[in-house]
Order: sequence, then C-alpha cells, then structure tokens
Amino acid sequence: MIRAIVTDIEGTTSDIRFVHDVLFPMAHQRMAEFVSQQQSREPVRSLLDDLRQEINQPEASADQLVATLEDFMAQDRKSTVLKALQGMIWRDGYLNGDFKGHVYEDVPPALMRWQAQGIALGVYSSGSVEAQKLLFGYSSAGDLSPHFSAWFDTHVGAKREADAYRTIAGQLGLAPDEILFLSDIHQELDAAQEAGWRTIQLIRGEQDPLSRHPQVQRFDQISPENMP
Ligand SMILES: CSCCC(=O)C(=O)COP(=O)(O)O
Ligand SMILES: [Mg+2]
Repeated sequence: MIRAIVTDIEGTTSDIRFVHDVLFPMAHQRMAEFVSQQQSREPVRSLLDDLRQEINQPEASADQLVATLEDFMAQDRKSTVLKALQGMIWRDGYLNGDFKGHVYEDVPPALMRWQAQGIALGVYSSGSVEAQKLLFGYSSAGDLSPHFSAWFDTHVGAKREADAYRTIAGQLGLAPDEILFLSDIHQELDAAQEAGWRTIQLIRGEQDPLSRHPQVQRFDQISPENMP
C-alpha cells in the first residue's frame, strides 16, 4: 500500500522550460552581484566556505568562486552550494511577483486527491528546499506548499544514487515499497527502484524508450490505490 508519494519538480510537476528559461537565467544574471553583496553575511559566508572546500581551494577569492559558480551553472551541476545560492536569488523574483512557479494544471487536483486519501506528500529535487517551497508557495495555481509535509534536496544525496532514497525512507519512517517516486528521469527512478521504492515516470515531452518504469503523461493517470 502506498503511504507516501515523493515527487521530482523539473519535468514532473513543472515545465523544464520554466526552470531553464526563467529561473536559471535569472540566477546567472544576478550571481556575481549577489555574492559580492552577501559574501560577508550569513548564510552566504558559510556557503562560500563550503564551496572552497568542495573545490579544494581554501584561499579562493569571491571572484574565483563566482567563476566556479558560473561553470557549475553552465554544466547544470547539482552542487548543493550552487542550489542554495540560486534559491536565495530566486526569492526576490517570487516575492516581487516577477514570475510564478510553473505547475502543470493536472498537478493540484491530484495532490488534493492523494492528500484526501491520507497519503503523505513530499518533494525531492536538486533545487534547494527553499527553492522548492518558493516554487510551490508562489505557484501559478496559488500556494500549494501546505499539501506537502516533507521536503528533500541534495543534502540527502544525489538523485541518481540509491542511498539518497534509503535516507529519505528512513526519515519518513516508511518501508521502501510504501513510497512512490514520480520523476521524468529514468536514472533517478532506477536509483529509487534499487532502494525498493515504487516508481512512475512522467512523460511530459519526448518519449523515453530506454526506461523500464511505468509511464504516464499526467498526474490524473496515477492511482496509488490501484498500484499492483
Ligand atoms: C526547485 S526548482 C529549481 C530546480 C533546480 O534547480 C534543478 O536543478 C532541477 O532539479 P530537479 O531535481 O527538480 O530536476
Ligand atoms: Mg526532473
């Protein structure tokens, strides 16, 4: 029996184009100024120290760190420090009303239905927990954040590593086969399956012939109560 559904964001609840055409360019545009203004203030000061450790350059200047962050953004590297800084930068955009978090129209009714069935809902994204809460809190469908009771980012590990899903299951206090993971990326679903989770792949765009997971196009095609 499914007791929790954990969902990815980009390509699953939300259009990849929102992340790549709105969020990422804003972070790219503002990163240098943001780091320069915030480098001596917490939590940015500690994050920059974490980045120095990550790249093994304890003496790196703020300018060198910005160059590293630019490289990470160009590679779409899921660095925990980069993701935390991006989340802080996006905050302004959401609070100023510059954009709303994109959510496919089939998502909110499904979240409500599953919640009414007593299923706990969680998010697992490479985006920081702050960025996740902003996207759902300031979404195109209003504040969806109250539907979720658990939020996970790369602090639990990378999304293509089975150990991350074992950690999440431990934190949820559930057996792995009681948790359903929704994602558009079959390598993430492979990792969740390796940890014993149930999986469903969202195909919002192109087909994925290499996938061996059940596939749906929309959240309203998912019936956790009927999972075999
Ligand atoms: C929380 S919205 C921003 C998503 C993000 O930064 C990202 O890298 C996409 O990660 P996901 O794991 O949701 O594919
Ligand atoms: Mg995704």
